Amino acid sequence: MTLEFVEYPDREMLSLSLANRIAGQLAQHLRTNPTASLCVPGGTTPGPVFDTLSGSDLDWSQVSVILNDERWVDGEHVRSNSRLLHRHLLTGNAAAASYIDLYTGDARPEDASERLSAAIRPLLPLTVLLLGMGTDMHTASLFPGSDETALALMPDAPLVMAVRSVKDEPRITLTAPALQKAIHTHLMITGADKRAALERAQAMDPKDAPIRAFLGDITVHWAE
Ligand SMILES: O=C1O[C@H](COP(=O)(O)O)[C@@H](O)[C@H](O)[C@H]1O
Repeated sequence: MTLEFVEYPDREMLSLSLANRIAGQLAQHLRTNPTASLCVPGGTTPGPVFDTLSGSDLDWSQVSVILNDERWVDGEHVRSNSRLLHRHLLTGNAAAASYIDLYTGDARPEDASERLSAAIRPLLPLTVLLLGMGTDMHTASLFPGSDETALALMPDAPLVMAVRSVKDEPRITLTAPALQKAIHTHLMITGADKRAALERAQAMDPKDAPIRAFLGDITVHWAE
């Protein structure tokens, strides 16, 4: 188990380098496999990585893209992670990728989780997993201290679970069994607060610091 920490001089360098690394790993995988899968975070941080990645010259028609997690809102809603993806990743060359939308339009995320688990199973192990993290050490929609997170981190958890223990809208998230066995795992964080949070997380229980569950073989990309 190796945690590689890469520090960049600025966020632009981080975004360019990480996008190139992800594109290289997908392309290398496609040399010996017919398909590849890419699982990415939403939130405020990864947009610039997506902008570069979307222009990468690889056979996107063989790549399935999926989010780590989604807020249970329509795809045009300002809080939708899909909205970010459609604007920054699933455009240019990457528009040819297959996109598995975690927001199904069902009234409740619970109504969709079994169907989504079945749709995700053929994509495993994920070829490339990019994670984000909040300053509270949550990743995907696995939030510290909740019973839902404890369940989602169990080895026999369903691949996808509804999340209710958040103050805004309900969510849906991939769980540990879906996220933990990726071939390549990256974490992108920016700012001193998140770096300090990641350092704290390394000595904590994953239930209280969910990112800790994914700090096995991982490359952490950080810039101020
Ligand atoms: O709510 C979410 O937060 C995390 C971190 O987001 P950021 O805005 O601090 O970059 C993100 O990884 C996750 O996908 C998202 O739904």
